[in-house]
This record gives sequence, C-alpha cells and structure tokens, in this order.
Amino acid sequence: MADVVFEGVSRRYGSKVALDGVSLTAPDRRFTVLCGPPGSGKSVLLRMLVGLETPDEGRILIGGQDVTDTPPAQRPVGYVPQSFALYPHLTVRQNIGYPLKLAGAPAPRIAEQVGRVAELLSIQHLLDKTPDLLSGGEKQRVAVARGLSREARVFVLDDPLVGLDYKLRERLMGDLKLLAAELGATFLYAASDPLETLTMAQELAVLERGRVVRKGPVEQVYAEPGNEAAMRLVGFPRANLLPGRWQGGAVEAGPFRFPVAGRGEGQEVLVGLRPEDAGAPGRGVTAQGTVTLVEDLGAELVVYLDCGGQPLTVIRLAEEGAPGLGQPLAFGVSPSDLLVFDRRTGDALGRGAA
Ligand SMILES: Nc1ncnc2c1ncn2[C@@H]1O[C@H](COP(=O)(O)OP(=O)(O)OP(=O)(O)O)[C@@H](O)[C@H]1O
Repeated sequence: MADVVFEGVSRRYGSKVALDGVSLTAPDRRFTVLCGPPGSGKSVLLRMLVGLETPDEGRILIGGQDVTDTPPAQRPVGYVPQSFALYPHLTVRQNIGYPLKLAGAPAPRIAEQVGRVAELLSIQHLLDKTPDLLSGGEKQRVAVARGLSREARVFVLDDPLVGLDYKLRERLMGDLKLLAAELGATFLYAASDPLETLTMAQELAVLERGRVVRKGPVEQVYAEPGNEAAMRLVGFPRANLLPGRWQGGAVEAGPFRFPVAGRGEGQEVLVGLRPEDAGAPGRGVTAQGTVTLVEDLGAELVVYLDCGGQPLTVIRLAEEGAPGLGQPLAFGVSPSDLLVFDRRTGDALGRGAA
C-alpha cells in the first residue's frame, strides 16, 4: 500500500502563508490531480512530498510510514519538477539513469530501467543523443522519463506539460495515463489547465490560497462542486459564474431569474452554469443572448454570448450549424444545473428548484 497522507501540513515564507493546514489523502494506485490558481500551493505541497521542503507543522506519510524527516533520496518517490533542466553534457540515456545512479543502483539495473521507461515513452531512438539535438517535446519526454526511472511507489509530476502546444500535450496526456496504469503506482500531479485536470484526474484536490477547498473522485467534484472555486477550476470550457442576488425566494443573475431551494435570502450570490448544461430553448429556465464569437472544437462549438452586458458561454453541437455573429441565440437550462454560491465565502448555497 502506498497511500500518501498529508496531515495538517502548513508552511510559511516570512509572513506569506503558502500552505495552511492541508489534510489530504492520495489513495494507493490512484491518479490524484492537484488543481488551483497560480500560487495556491500546489508546488510547495508536492515538493514537501519529494522532501525538498519541510513543513512548519504537520506530517507526511507514505504507506503508513512517517517520512516527514526522511531525506529525499530515501523516499520511495519519483519526481518530474515543473521546470526541468537536462544535463547538457550527458546523453539522454545518462540523463534518464541519473536519479538511479544517485540512489546507488548497479549499472545493469540502471540500463534495464532506462530501457524500460524509454520504451514506455517511445524515446528509444533518442537515447544516444545529447539534449541540444532534441525538440521541446522530446526534451519534455526525457524529463518525464527521468522522473519515472526510479523504482518508486509514488510519482510526483508538477505541471509537466506546461508550455507545450495543444497537440503535443494531448498526446503526452494519453501516454501518461497509460503509463500510470502500467506502473501501478500512486500518482500526484499538479495541473494548471482545466482540460488537463479533467482528462488526467481520478481523484481531485482543489487548492486555493494554501487550503484544500474540495477533494474527492473527479466525477463527484464535477457533479457537486460544493464551492465556487471547484466550479471555476474543474470543467472545460470554464463554467460561467454570474453575479446575482437572492431575493423574494428567487435568484436573479444575468439573464436568469429562477426559484431556489435553500437558505440565502437577501444574499449576494454567484450563479454557476456549465456551458455544456445549456441546451435547446423551451426547457426549464430560458434565456437569450447575442452571439459575439464562435469557437470550433470539431464536434462541438463554443458559443460566446452577450446577455444584456453579461458575457456567457454555451456549447452547441456542430451539426446544429454555427450561429451567425451578432444574431440572437436562445437557450434553456434545467433549474438544477444552476448552482448558487455565496459570493463572499464561495460556499454552495443551493440549486435552482423546478
Ligand atoms: N521558496 C519560496 N520563498 C518564498 N515564497 C515561496 C517560496 N516557494 C513558494 N512560495 C510562495 O508560496 C505560494 C505557493 O506557491 P506554489 O509554487 O506552491 O504555487 P503553485 O500553486 O504551484 O503555483 P503555480 O501554478 O504558479 O506553479 C506562492 O505565494 C509562492 O510565492
């Protein structure tokens, strides 16, 4: 078993609180994604697991063993850092084998492991080259291979695909998922991109300002965000969040006015609506906007609307045809897809009632 457990972990840098009492379990052999805006503490948390940072308070356990004070080389953790540097004077083979060499592995064992990860990442043909001969995407693959070369029970990847173009990222995401399944280890992965978050995660932890504001299986967090930050960060395209007010038993926000169940009378709220939950007009709550931009995703179109000054994004199937710019577009929303959050605290208050 290699559950990773953070127990009440805090870290300050001077007066800046980077992590504030984080408690989180990354279950054994599951792929856990940490998502959150820049500066929310993802890297610091991962660097603590690797052993490059020490918590001011709290403990870190791997497979039930306290590793809080264990030196990095003695932790069963492989690491792909956010900004990687390959050694320019070493070949790809030597770069990938470097962490194993540091850990004192014998040469035949290193050769075997390097061959294995190179095959998993389809970079066998690059093994004898030096980094200056590689493209950006190839370098990234080598960095990932180096992080995965250790025989570890836990792998930590800190936003490893950042900066790559869309096509390359998509391919590497697929490869990494397969790889994770094949290695059968526990993965922790920081992602700053919502598509990457959704594609990679089995388990999810949403961080904001050094705290975990939501955690759980990805499907559960998506269906019940429970918090405005989780709604904003988990979903692609990003969810709409409209400022509004709860008054007289109904919420009014942008083009919507709908009855709600719950307690929040008189409150300033944010109404969350996922673009994919806006459907054909005629059902539930209907609204209309003017088309300002259409983005083609292939089978789907992302349609940007202006609803009386309130921007709103909806999804349309491409087979329905692209709406014209400047044209009106009506749409319908099931009341239960309108999620209401407290604008001050971000906490969920309720949903639209039928
Ligand atoms: N060595 C350090 N010295 C001072 N402050 C630091 C240090 N490392 C991190 N911080 C601060 O801690 C906070 C959390 O940083 P962290 O790098 O973990 O964020 P992140 O969520 O990984 O962001 P990004 O997505 O930009 O990588 C930030 O405010 C950052 O400035």
